[in-house]
Amino acid sequence: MTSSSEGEILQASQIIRDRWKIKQKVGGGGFGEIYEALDIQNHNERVAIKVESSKATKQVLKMEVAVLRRLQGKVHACKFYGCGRNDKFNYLVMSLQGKNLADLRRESPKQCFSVSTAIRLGFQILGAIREIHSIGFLHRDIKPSNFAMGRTSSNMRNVFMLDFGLARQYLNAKGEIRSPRTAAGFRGTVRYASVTAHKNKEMGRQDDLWSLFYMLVEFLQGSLPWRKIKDKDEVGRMKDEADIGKLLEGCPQELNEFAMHLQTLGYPDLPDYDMLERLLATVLSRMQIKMDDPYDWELGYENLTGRTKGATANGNASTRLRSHTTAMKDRGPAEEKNRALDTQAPITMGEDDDEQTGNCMRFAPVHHDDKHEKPKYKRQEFMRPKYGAVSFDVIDAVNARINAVSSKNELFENMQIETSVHNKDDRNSVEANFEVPSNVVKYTVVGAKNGSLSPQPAARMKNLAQQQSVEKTPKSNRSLTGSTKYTGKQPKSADTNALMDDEIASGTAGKLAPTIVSKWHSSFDESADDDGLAAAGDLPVEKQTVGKRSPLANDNRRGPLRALGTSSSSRQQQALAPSRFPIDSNNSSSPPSAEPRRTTMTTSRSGIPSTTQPSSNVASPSSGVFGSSSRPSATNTTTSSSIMSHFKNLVNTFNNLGTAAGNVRRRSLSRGVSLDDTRTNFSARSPNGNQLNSTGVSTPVSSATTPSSGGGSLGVRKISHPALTSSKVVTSTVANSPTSDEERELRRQRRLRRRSEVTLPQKDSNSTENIQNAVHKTIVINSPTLVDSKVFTVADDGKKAPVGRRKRYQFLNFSPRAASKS
Ligand SMILES: Nc1ncnc2c1ncn2[C@@H]1O[C@H](COP(=O)(O)OP(=O)(O)OP(=O)(O)O)[C@@H](O)[C@H]1O
Repeated sequence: MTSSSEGEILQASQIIRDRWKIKQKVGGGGFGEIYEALDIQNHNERVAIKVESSKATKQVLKMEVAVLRRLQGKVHACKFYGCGRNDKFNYLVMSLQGKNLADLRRESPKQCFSVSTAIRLGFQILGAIREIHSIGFLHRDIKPSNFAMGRTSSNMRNVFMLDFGLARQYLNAKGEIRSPRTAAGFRGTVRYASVTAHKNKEMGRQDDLWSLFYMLVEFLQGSLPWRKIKDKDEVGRMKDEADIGKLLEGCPQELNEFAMHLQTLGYPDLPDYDMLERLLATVLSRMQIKMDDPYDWELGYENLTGRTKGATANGNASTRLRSHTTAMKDRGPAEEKNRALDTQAPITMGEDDDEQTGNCMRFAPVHHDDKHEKPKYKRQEFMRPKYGAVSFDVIDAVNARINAVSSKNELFENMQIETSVHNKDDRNSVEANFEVPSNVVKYTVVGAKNGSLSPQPAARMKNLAQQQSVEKTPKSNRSLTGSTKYTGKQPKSADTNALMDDEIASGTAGKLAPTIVSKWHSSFDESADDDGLAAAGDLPVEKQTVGKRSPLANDNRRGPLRALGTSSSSRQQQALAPSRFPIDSNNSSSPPSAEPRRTTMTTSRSGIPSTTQPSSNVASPSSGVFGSSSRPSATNTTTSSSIMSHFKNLVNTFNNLGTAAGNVRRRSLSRGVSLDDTRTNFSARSPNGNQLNSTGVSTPVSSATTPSSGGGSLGVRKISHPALTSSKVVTSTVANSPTSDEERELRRQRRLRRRSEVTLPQKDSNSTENIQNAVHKTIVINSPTLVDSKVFTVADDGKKAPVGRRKRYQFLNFSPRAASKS
């Protein structure tokens, strides 16, 4: 254990998100630092916090979050408590475990475990590997220091798998094995990496098991023959040419079969986990080892000090001793000498991974002097997190959901959403308009340069906030990332981090997009599904059970509106703010020549009844905009965030409602929602309220028709009852609480100035004749280089014409390749 010191990301006593108080550093690897902390909101429960600097060019904690969340409920997974990020670091909070197996082995007088301990550990590790494989991921860095024993009396004999930074999905969204790449680059830790990894080939499930095999040999023998070899290729050669029989001298013979089975497996092959388990179980039964026998460390390793007297793996002490000699002929006397190599960081070479999953580059020290020094880790160009692609078809998906649900559910009987997407004549903008008829309250938010705000909206929002009922909902994993931008001049240089982020995220670095007003990422912890892991979200994985303190169920959840800073303490909002708007706090300049942007926001007086609320991501009045914010302030409105959260909320709502109705299949946002959705009935409608046919000819709006898949962009469903009895899908206006933290407040203000101006809420005067109190939402997204298809072009004379085919608007779709090019 090391204590915090300068240069470390966190310091003792530091409190994260008003909740986790740092105690001390307990680990650090190639990527992050691991701290023990106290959950001061939960009886000072001890937790582990893994942090990674936000300055790391490749950030992999997001992958860890994604995998850990999917592993929730599994026997060998830490509990996930939360995560987030700010301008300094990303963090993952999980249950605190005990010592890792590398440390436990080194504490052993002979740096090895008894057969009893080694095989039982192997049994558990095999189970852990099986678990991660079952959710469609490979670990790719199986090694002793990535497994820890539990810490509490109830789990101290359980092995926990750690560190998913190098994980990779091996299944696609259909649950099929992904095609192997011809060259994959090295992943893992040299000592335990499989020969496949050494050969830079695509790793499969068997490769994790090979690493387990090497671990077992090390556990039993005390070391591996290549433990001192620095050269990765040399180690690979040694492994390739290793005589397994010789390697396993003195070890249980069943391990030969274990290796033989692995040798039969190729990339796509399913390992016979049962058989491997049986082999290990056979060792235990043959040696009359019980699962609840004490582990070596529980005996103070006393069983090992006199191990020559005891039974050996195959019942022959002399063989056992010989095997040590054979396998460890270059083993030095000082056990600590192994330390550095044992925990060496995973390395990678020939990095060309274009996948988002765990393509971290970790470099092992090249020059070890085999002393006690810690390995030096060289951080390379770590990949930035991949933001999910956002489809503009989401807009239509919302309508689809409404239609689908409304046919089954009276809740939406009276609701209408009107959608339009078109490019402005400058082709720099895309507008999305929503109209929601109801008794909802409409807000009009108009972006402006100066960011001045009328006090009226704030007051109005406050009133509304007081009207909202408090509702708690389970959280959805869905997330949507989006950005809105000012039209106008392009920013110069690295004007803001936000800009940089968006450029990278959208894979358009080098081709400067218009100034970005803001970028909102739904939240670090919520975005796993969008983190290039969309396929995983649809994997036929085992049902995941989330612990009682899962963010799905507790206050840690970060729905978009929370991310907008409205649902919890202002501190929490602050912690998130830099994440959502990763703009250098020193940079307060507004985007140059930013032109006004119009956004009409909406909110609702009434919330969807709690029984029908599927997601905390839904913009509920309580958890959302007005909920806990006792002093909502329009000055804190982050328009673009609201817009995007609105999208997300809409879709989440309908996804979930649809699911609840047993009628609507959930679909991944990140994959976009197709206009082909047969559940959807759309009518195309011109801005004047007339319906558009497929050729764009305007006719009076009448009833639902088929969706427009080409240039059409207006979706209107005729409603019979204008009054919307319940709607929370339109509550996405943001009202952050003022905070006592002046600096953060100032930062927010600066951000705000760069974004939008909120004008006073006003009644919608543009309601259609069928719709009273309709709410008109307009979203302007400038993305000429990002939007590769247009729904409408608008000619100089103002006439709109449908053009092209509708495609995904990947305005935040991150391409690692593009990023690396950048
Ligand atoms: N939840 C936890 N509870 C207790 N200790 C932990 C926890 N997570 C990690 N650690 C400790 O921190 C060490 C490093 O953790 P981890 O492997 O996740 O970091 P890393 O930066 O990825 O390291 P490496 O690059 O060496 O794999 C672990 O070996 C373990 O000792």
